Order: sequence, then structure tokens, then C-alpha cells
Amino acid sequence: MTNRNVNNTLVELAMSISNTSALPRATVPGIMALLGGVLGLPQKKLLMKTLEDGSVNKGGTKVINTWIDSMRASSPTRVKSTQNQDPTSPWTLYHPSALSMFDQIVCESKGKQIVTFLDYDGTLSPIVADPDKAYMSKKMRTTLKDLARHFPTAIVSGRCLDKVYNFVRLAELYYAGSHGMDIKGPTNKRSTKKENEQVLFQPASEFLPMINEVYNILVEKTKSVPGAKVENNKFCLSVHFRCVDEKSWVSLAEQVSFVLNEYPKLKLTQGRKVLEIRPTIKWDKGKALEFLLESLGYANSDNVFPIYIGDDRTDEDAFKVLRRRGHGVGILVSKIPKETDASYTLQDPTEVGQFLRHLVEWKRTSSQYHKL
Ligand SMILES: O=P(O)(O)OC[C@H]1O[C@H](O[C@H]2O[C@H](CO)[C@@H](O)[C@H](O)[C@H]2O)[C@H](O)[C@@H](O)[C@@H]1O
Repeated sequence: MTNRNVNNTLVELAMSISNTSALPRATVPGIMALLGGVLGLPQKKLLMKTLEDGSVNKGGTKVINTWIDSMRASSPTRVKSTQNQDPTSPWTLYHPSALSMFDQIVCESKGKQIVTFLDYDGTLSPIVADPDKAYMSKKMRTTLKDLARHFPTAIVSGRCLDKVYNFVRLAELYYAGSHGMDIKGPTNKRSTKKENEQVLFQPASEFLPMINEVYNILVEKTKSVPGAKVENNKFCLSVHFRCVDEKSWVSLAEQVSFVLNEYPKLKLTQGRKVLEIRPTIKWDKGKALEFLLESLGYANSDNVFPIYIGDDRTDEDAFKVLRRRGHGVGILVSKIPKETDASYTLQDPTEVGQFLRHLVEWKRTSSQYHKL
């Protein structure tokens, strides 16, 4: 995510704070003091203008709607949209189901090496209230095992590597934890190599002490906000607000902003009911995808067809890379229309499983055909 996008996220956050009707209206100087220090000049001007001309309070700006929509979209029980099922809606026309377009997708791969990249939360496992209980089904695990027999497969997650590995528990996969800032290759069971020799890349290792320091501060500061949970993802942090009453979102955002003001080398991004804090280095899931393709020997190759499946804003960086490269496909997991650079959609982890099993089946059948 670029600094501009981060700043826009903060503008959206500030606007939603000022527009939260259940709360006493935050003042313009108060909000500017809260977020002004981390915004660039264009964003400051936009925020100032929007706050002052009162359009925020009318609740009509596109920016507010984007923020509110994204918060609602991140809570499946509140999703009412049926647009995604309507085959004539513009959303479905521009982002058709990867299941119904399966034949076209594999046809596009035209004998190239398919490499699959999979986000974890909301893609392989359903979203649940407790991040420590986001288990993947047995069926999904078997599917991943089969998939990895036929295609190089990587899990790309915001979680730290150890945590995501403990959920998936398949040594034959690649893992990119902490939003791609901790990359590890497959472990050969018979290999005599030590654990850390499998580490491929850790571009943010110098931030480790700072992340730990901020983690401890945030745990303390957010104790006063019931339901808030801070998760240490090694090279980044997650501040969860899924279980926080909407009335307390302002005070949580304030705590996070005050802490971040003291750490200009850290930035804020947003996921599904989670504020994510990470180093300002130019590294994201898109860069991790490129790194892994390079490690597999496909740096500038046309002989590879990457398929990236993810549900979150952070996955957009990978979708953008695929669009720019002009080969491979991005698949967004979502039940509702969202702004995305992905080409196709799947509704939920169940459909992700179906799609991956189709891929395995297609590969098995085509390999048998070639043997005849
Ligand atoms: O890149 P991902 O693998 O999708 O990781 C992004 C974040 O996922 C987790 O949080 C999300 O899933 C939780 C469990 O379903 C849910 O409770 C939470 O509201 C979601 O935001 C994970 O806990 C975070 O650390 C990741 O950053």
C-alpha cells in the first residue's frame, strides 16, 4: 500500500469517527490534531475541507461510504446484497465467478506452469470472532495437500509465519507470513537442514525490536477498550475491533493513532475489522508474490500462470501485480461487490475449496490424457 493510500485510510477513519452518530461529534481541530501529523498535505486539505464544509456530518461523502461499507462488508452476518448472484449486474459482468469461468481460466494457462498463491483468513478458513480459532477444515487441508502435488503452492498471510503454519501444517508449501515480510520455502522431511535454513527472505528484520515495543504499548493502551485485541504478527501488528462495540471505535482509533504518532517508521493499513500496523518499507503481498515467482525460476518468464486468491484489501497489492504482468489471474473472495483489481470472484472458503479441487481434477485428467 502506498503512503497516499495509507493517508486516505486515515482520512476515511477520521471521517467515520466524526460521523459516528452515536458519539458526541468530534471537533475539526480535535480530529486534525489526532491525524494531522501523519497525513500528507493533499490529504490534510481534503480532510479539513470535508470536515469544515459539513459534508461529513450529512453522511453523504463517497469517502465515508467507502469506510462504512468496508466495515459492514467485513461482517458477514450483515451482508444483504444479492448483486453478486445476479448474472446481469455490472459487478458480476466485470468480476464473474471463477467457478463458472473455470474452463476459460485453465484454457488461458495454455500449458504454462500454474503456481497458486492463497491468502489464509477469509480465504482458506471462514472469518470467526476469535483469531486464535480460525481453523481450516480437514477437507481444505486435504485439498491443499493434493494441490501442492501438482502445483507450487504458497500461503500468503498477514499472520506471522509460525501461526499460519500451525493452522495449515503442510511442510510442502511455501509460506509468506507478516504480509509477505517473512518468507519460507518447503521443508523436505528427509532434509538435514536446520529450521532457519529454509528462510528465504525477511526484509523487515530490523523492525523486530520496534514492533515488540509497540505491541507492549498497544496491549496496555487498549486494555480500556472492551473487546479490543492486539495480535503480534512478528513483523507487523493487528489491532482487532470485531468484538468492540461501535461506540468504542473512536477511543480505540485514538489510542492507536496516538501511539503511531510516536513511530513515524510504522504505517497503518486496514483489513477486515482490523487495523494493521507495519513497517513503512516498500514490501507487501504483491512483492512477496514476485519474490516467490523469482525463487521458483520464473522472474520474467511467460511460462508461468500465477493464480492468487484472497479476500482482503492487502491482497489487492498482489492482484495489481498480476494485472501489471498481464498473465495469471487474481480471484477475490467476496459475497458483495468491492473495488478490486481481481478478475474473478468466489463467494467464500467453500467455493475456494471447490475451485482448488477442480484445478486438481483438471490437472489429473489432463496428465492422464497426455500419457495415452
Ligand atoms: O492475510 P490474512 O491471512 O487474511 O490475514 C489478515 C488478518 O487475518 C486475521 O484476522 C482476520 O481473521 C480473524 C479470524 O477469522 C477475524 O477474527 C478478524 O476480524 C479478521 O481481521 C488475523 O487475526 C490478523 O492478524 C491478520 O492480519
